[in-house]
Amino acid sequence: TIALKHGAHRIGNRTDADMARWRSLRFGQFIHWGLYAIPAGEWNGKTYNGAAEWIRSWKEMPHEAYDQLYKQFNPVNFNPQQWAAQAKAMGAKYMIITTKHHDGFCLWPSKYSKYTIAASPWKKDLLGPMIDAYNKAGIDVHLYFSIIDWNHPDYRASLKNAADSAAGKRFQVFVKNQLAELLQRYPTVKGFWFDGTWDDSWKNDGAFSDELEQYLQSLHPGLVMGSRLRADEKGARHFDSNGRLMGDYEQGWERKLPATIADVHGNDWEAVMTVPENQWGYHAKWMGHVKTVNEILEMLVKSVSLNGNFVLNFGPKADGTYRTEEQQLAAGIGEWMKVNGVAVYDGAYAGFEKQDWGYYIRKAGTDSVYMVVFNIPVSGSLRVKLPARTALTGVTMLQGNTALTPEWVGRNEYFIHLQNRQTASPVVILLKTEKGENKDKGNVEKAK
Ligand SMILES: COc1ccc([C@H]2[C@H](O)[C@H](O)[C@H](C)N2C)cc1
Repeated sequence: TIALKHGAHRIGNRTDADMARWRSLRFGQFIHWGLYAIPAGEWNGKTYNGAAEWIRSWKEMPHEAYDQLYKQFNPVNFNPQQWAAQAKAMGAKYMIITTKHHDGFCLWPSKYSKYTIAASPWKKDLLGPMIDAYNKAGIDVHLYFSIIDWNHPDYRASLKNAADSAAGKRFQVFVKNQLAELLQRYPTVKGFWFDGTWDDSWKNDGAFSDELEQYLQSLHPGLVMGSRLRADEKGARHFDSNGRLMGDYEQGWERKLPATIADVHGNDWEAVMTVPENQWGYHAKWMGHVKTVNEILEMLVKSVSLNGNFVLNFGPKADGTYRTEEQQLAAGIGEWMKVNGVAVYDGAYAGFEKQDWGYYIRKAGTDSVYMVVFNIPVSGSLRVKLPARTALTGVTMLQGNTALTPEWVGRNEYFIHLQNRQTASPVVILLKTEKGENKDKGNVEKAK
């Protein structure tokens, strides 16, 4: 291995209570809200095909025009209690809010910037009421913070000369001040979700990102921060130059999921997902495929089955309301989570051989394993192959709390025969197992 001063400081996952809590929550809500919701992907009658929150970088959007939008930001229909109620009904256990996206506009009245909500017609802090409402609903809040800041005069993508380096230093002080300010104003937050850390100016100062992470931990012990914050002294990101994960969880799964457990290398990880193909901020015209409830449920269940968290993104409108598609999605997901969320929360990789019908999720630290069935075979028979020396002692269909009698095929293999092959949503079956050889305990029919 290469001697690194600013690489990973820990091998393996964090085992403290704050990280165990983050891991147990499994399902989060991302919220991208800011000035970009005003143009909503359109300008002068033209439609921007990129991600709505990137519209300032669109050639058809004059920077001066975008930079005046804050004078119109007035979310008169903002209702944080309603937002939190919607997230609670959906079954989300944590929420990540954009405090400041790449455009540099702050949703809180930061004393380190003039480009904040205080300068808008709304004037008032948006983060405080949101954090309070979500915490009251029993939902943890994490703060998204973009290092890239298109508005700040001292932001440099790269440091080409002494003047750039001086500006870069001033900018680092600004970042440190804003982050400390956020922790001081909102002491109940559980973590930071950093973004915009790919420019050379950041990548080439691994020492600063390392010191910053340690500084934030010292201000707020237990803070959970993913792998996007840091670079090591050789410019490696997410994984240091020895291939070791930096930060508390792998944060690279953006609009994509690992395929197998091998892809996660034993690390904690989190996937963040958009409802349309690629829109985080509010876009008036969603183009391309819009994911359905069952598609989202499959991504959530697959993530948990591979030891990860899954975060679904919402993009509120400029007035503070949600579009119909997102309201309906939240309600539909919540419908299923009400009955089946027990299979998601505290869920972990089961260690069973993957089958085509869907995913296994182990209730962490127990002998209870849930089957979440998405693909019922035409036979209606679900093959279950247990690990060696694991006996099956009980099978219960969650819906209706119905006991099922599996067919024992011999050794550690069973079939679970479903009577009803028609279902509009994923079917959840609870398997009770115990150590020991499988033998005919009379709880199964003999193979015909
Ligand atoms: C260059 O490709 C990018 C850069 C940044 C992103 C940002 C999105 O604006 C959103 O905030 C997402 C979480 N983040 C990775 C997405 C793709």
